[in-house]
Order: sequence, then structure tokens, then C-alpha cells
Amino acid sequence: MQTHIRSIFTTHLEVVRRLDALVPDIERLARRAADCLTAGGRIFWIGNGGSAADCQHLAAELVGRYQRERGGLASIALTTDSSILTSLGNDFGFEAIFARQVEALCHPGDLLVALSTSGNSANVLAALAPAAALGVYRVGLTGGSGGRLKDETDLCLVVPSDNTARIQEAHILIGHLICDLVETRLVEIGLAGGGR
Ligand SMILES: O=C(CO)[C@@H](O)[C@H](O)[C@H](O)[C@H](O)COP(=O)(O)O
Ligand SMILES: [Zn+2]
Repeated sequence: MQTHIRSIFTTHLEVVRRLDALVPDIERLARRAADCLTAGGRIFWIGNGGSAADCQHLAAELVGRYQRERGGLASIALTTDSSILTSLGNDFGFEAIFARQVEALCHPGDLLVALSTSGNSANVLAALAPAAALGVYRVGLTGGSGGRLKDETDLCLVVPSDNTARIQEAHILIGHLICDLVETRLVEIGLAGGGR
């Protein structure tokens, strides 16, 4: 068992080491997210399963606090309202659970982050066209070959791994980094002091 544990640590560390290639895109995303919030936009998150948990985790970091004392930042996980998710799934189909919420809630200038380890989840992909039509900047966090998400987003960070769990671990690391960079930037320019 211990050999197995150590081999997972080794694989995880190798994936993190390879994230170095994504540093310019992580910076690009952080700048874009900070600019979005500065201009009054919101950051939305979508994803399934473990990625749904990451969505609400990361929205909470922004609305609440990551590491610095500051006012709330506008961020919404579209994975959390059981009444909305069940009515959309039941009445329109599971593919519509994010697309319909994007149509209803997003405004031009908002930013949508789609987390999908395969890059091919139909409900995640279905949200991208309404987002584009509304002038929402679409970001993908994926892995493997990038799937369709890579081709249908404005910026896509592809974690160099084919293992779902290792990809998710990299996603939450990148997500925490985005919160760190956005929070620091907004505090520095005095736009996250609390209130509106
Ligand atoms: O957390 C895990 C696996 O580690 C699962 O819950 C996983 O998120 C689910 O199978 C998702 O449905 C996978 O979807 P996706 O990442 O391919 O879009
Ligand atoms: Zn998982």
C-alpha cells in the first residue's frame, strides 16, 4: 500500500512540475478575472462531480476570503441550487442545466470558468454558445487532449495528465492561484475594500 501511496505522490508532483508550461496562461487568466471584477463583472463557474465541488469552493474563496482581509468579490457557482438544477434537468434535460442558467444570469463582460477533466461533458459544452452570444469571456480548465472544451473557449488551460484525479488536483491548485492573484491585485488597486 505504501508503494502505491508514494507512486501517487510522485505522479501528482510530476503533473505539478509540468504546470510550469501553463504559467503564462495562468497569469493571463488572473489578469482577465481581475479586470472583469474591476469593471463590475462576475465570475461564474460550471462543472460536474468533483469539479462541481471545485466550482463552489472557488466561488466561496472570492465571495468570502482567500487569504487577505477585503470586501466580497462577485462570483457564482452554477452547481449549487438544487431546485434550479432539478427543474432544468427534469424539464429541459441534463444538458441544459448550465446553459439555461448562463442565459438567465450572465451579462456582457462576465467571465465563465468551465471545469471538465475530459473537456467533453455535454452540459458544460452546451453552456459555451449562450455565453459567447452574451459577450461572456469563456475559460476552460481541462486535461488530457483538452477535448472539445479546448476549441470552444477563449482561453483553455489543459493540465498535462490523463488521470481524472490528478487533473482535478491541478485544477484546484490553479483555482487557488487565481484567487490569490486576483485578491492581491484588487487589494493593491484599492478595489476590494468592502462595500460597493
Ligand atoms: O471527482 C470525480 C473523479 O475524481 C468525479 O466525480 C468526476 O468529477 C465525475 O465523474 C464527472 O462527471 C467527470 O466529468 P468531466 O470532468 O469529464 O467533465
Ligand atoms: Zn474527484
